[in-house]
Amino acid sequence: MGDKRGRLPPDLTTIPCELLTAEAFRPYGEVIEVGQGRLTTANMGTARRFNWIANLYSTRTKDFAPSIPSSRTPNPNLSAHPSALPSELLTPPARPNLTIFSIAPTPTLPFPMKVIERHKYSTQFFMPIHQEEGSHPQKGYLVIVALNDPVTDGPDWRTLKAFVAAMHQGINYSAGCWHAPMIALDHRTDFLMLVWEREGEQTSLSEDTDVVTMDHAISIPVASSKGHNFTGAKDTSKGAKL
Ligand SMILES: NC(=O)N[C@@H](O)C(=O)O
Repeated sequence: MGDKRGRLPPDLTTIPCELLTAEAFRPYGEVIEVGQGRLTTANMGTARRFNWIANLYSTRTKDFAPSIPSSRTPNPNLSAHPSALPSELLTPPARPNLTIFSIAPTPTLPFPMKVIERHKYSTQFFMPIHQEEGSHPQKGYLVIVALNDPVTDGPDWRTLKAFVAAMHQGINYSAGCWHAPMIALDHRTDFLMLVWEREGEQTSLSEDTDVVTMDHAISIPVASSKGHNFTGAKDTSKGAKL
């Protein structure tokens, strides 16, 4: 689809922002944090191991299979099965690209959201690994997501949601889930990022990125980090105890 303009409902000028929880994020993907997945022990009993937390997959691979066995298959609206893809998308197949994103803090709060993107054929995983000194650990980055509207094959603006993620939380966008480009809050923040991409003569890293530029900005109200709850939303998260 490439780049296109997104016509928003005229009255959609702001949305509430809430603290990220796995439950609230589930329609869009997974939250990676202690307490998610299936608990086992490891390291001779010295470690608690949380398994199968994120469904990692690309439909541009010959041996496509979601990483979480049986428990969750990708939403058919969000990712076409390889058998439905033109062969040129599978030759060469995409491969896992593990990268580091070092993101400068957004200069503007409330955040003026103007762009939303998706990776139709691959999940995209982000995990914060470092933030400059003095940051509030509960205020790491801003996550803004929307489901795909199968009728328009564009963002379903009725499902647009914004979250503040803490530094102990990672996220995994389902394939095709619309999301704002990653937004660091207050301080430069480094992330691990994993996505399936191709690199070569006939391909490019950004070939599986569709971008929608909105016809007006949506204001995302993230307050300063003076207090614990920066969003004015009730903190309903029951973070797992370490
Ligand atoms: N998701 C995000 O923040 N950006 C990436 O998709 C990218 O490669 O730009």
